[in-house]
Amino acid sequence: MQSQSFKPQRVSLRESFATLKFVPRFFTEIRKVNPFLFYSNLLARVISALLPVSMLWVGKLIIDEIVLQINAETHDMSQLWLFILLEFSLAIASDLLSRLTTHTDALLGDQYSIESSVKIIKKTAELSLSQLEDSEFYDKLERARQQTTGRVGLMSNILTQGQDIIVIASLLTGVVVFEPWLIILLVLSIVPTILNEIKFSGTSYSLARSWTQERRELDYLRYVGASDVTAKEVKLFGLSGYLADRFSVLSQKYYQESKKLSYTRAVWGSFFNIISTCAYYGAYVLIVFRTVAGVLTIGDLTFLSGSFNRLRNKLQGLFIRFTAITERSLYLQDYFEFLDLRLGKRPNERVESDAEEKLPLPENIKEGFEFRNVGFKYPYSDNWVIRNVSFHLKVGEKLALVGENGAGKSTLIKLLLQFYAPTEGEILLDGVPIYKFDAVDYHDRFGVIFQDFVKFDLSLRENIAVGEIEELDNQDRIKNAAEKSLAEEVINELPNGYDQKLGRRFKDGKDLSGGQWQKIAMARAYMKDADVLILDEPTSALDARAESETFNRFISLTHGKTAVIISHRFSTVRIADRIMVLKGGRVLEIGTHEELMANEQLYSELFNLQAAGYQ
Ligand SMILES: Nc1ncnc2c1ncn2[C@@H]1O[C@H](COP(=O)(O)OP(=O)(O)OP(=O)(O)O)[C@@H](O)[C@H]1O
Repeated sequence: MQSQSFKPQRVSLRESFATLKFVPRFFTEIRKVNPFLFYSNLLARVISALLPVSMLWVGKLIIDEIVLQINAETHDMSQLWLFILLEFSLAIASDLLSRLTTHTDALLGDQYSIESSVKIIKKTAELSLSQLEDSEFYDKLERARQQTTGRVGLMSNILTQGQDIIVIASLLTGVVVFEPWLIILLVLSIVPTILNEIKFSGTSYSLARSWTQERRELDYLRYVGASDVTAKEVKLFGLSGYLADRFSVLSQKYYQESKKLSYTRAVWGSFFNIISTCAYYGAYVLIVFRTVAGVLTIGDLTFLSGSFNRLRNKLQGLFIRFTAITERSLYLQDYFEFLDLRLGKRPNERVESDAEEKLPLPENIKEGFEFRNVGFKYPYSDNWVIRNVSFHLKVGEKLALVGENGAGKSTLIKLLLQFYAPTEGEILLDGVPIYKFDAVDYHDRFGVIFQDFVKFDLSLRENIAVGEIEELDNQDRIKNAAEKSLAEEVINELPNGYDQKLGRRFKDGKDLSGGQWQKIAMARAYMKDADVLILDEPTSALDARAESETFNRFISLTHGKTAVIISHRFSTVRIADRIMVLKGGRVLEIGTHEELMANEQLYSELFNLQAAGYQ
């Protein structure tokens, strides 16, 4: 379990300011989302900002007028009614504007979260597999993804900050006109808040940030401990106690850190607030004395004490919000840094220049693929998973890959698909290194079924159409693919046919057996008119008869197409044109079934072993 200390590191004030550098870009994005809403929001806020001082001023006029009327011999109420009507109108305007701001904030926030979530999904697709497998990158993605609400909050925080600065400027003007010395007390009353904020600025964010790894583990434990996918094994192995303990030990550590921080913050906060309140009442007493002495009117007294109180609150709010803004801007930094990630070079990874001009793919592949002395180490690993691999995959050839678990078969496929670049050697397509082709165009030529293909909790139709999603509405094509892969049999048994929701995540979803899922996955390969088909153990869950039927069909239906098939079943493998046997990442043998049998090495040994098992 975790042994490191979880002490948060402090984020300095300079660092806090530095995070604000992303704010202009943030607002440019928000404005672009909906310029009309954005400018309406700004206008509403500017007008709202001028209302507090106006209302206090009209309040002062009302009181002075009342005092005047009390002392007058004949009462003329017309002026008073006018002031009251004005105050009433200002109050209504203030309410309407504040509702308009909240409303436009919410709309802008929603639109912006949609936009930023879409950006994150698109960006994730652009990144290399090695980046996604790297925990540091993954954390960035996690933070960028999780903080959508934080970014929306940040938007209103910054806008409110701007609004409050206008309110403060207008109130200050009023106070300075009457009693400039009040400013000294005002400063005294807010200094404690500033000190408090400086003391704690950034700490809570850095606690959350330094805990990213642990929070990920907590999320994972919560998922493993309470999910339908894991329920069987958790029950059977009696894991729930272990998982719950592990969860609570880790979360208790976080809770303790957080509690300590929150306690210290509360104690210091109360202390500073007492000082601040003393300064406020000092000012109040002074205003009262000046009024009793006849220097100020009663209206002035209400205006000044009201202004002073608001100023203090607004100024305190300004500093507290500043901390919140800088904290949340750090999240913004995570988001923009994620969006700005480039296809990066990781240790051991030879990333061929992505800036280089890409070549168009040949219309028809002529010679096929060639692995030339290819070697590969996974990023952050010193082990050669593939070494000295050289072979030619000819056009129209069906090549089977055979080898024990961990021999490097799937890795070879990942290299062929440009998911990783070889650490040494090169892979050529018709004599051109494959990295010279644009990855998207290149992938377009492949139809691939991975060993761990995704079982989408979507409709059956979509589950097949993902092989060529542009053809989602092409029922003939989907049906044709399902017939070829024998998935049609599965579909006929489902109550809703092609519209059947699969998986158990959603209402009315139906789960399929492993073999049924594999038939659906195979249909994806038939959806696309790909040049090269790759099947990584696509039939491991099928029964022997279904497997043999699937493969015979595959061979005849894809006549003339290049294919690589990984399988542990030799009855399947022998149908291939050639078989390549991998051992410890190296090519041990390559040839036809007959050649390899005559070779009397690993292939013939394993073949005979399996054949004996079936007897
Ligand atoms: N993403 C990864 N990062 C680091 N090492 C990896 C990664 N994926 C696979 N490996 C390692 O590479 C080696 C080859 O794995 P690979 O998946 O290519 O084997 P395989 O022949 O397809 O095995 P199987 O028959 O079990 O599917 C294994 O030792 C594995 O631990």
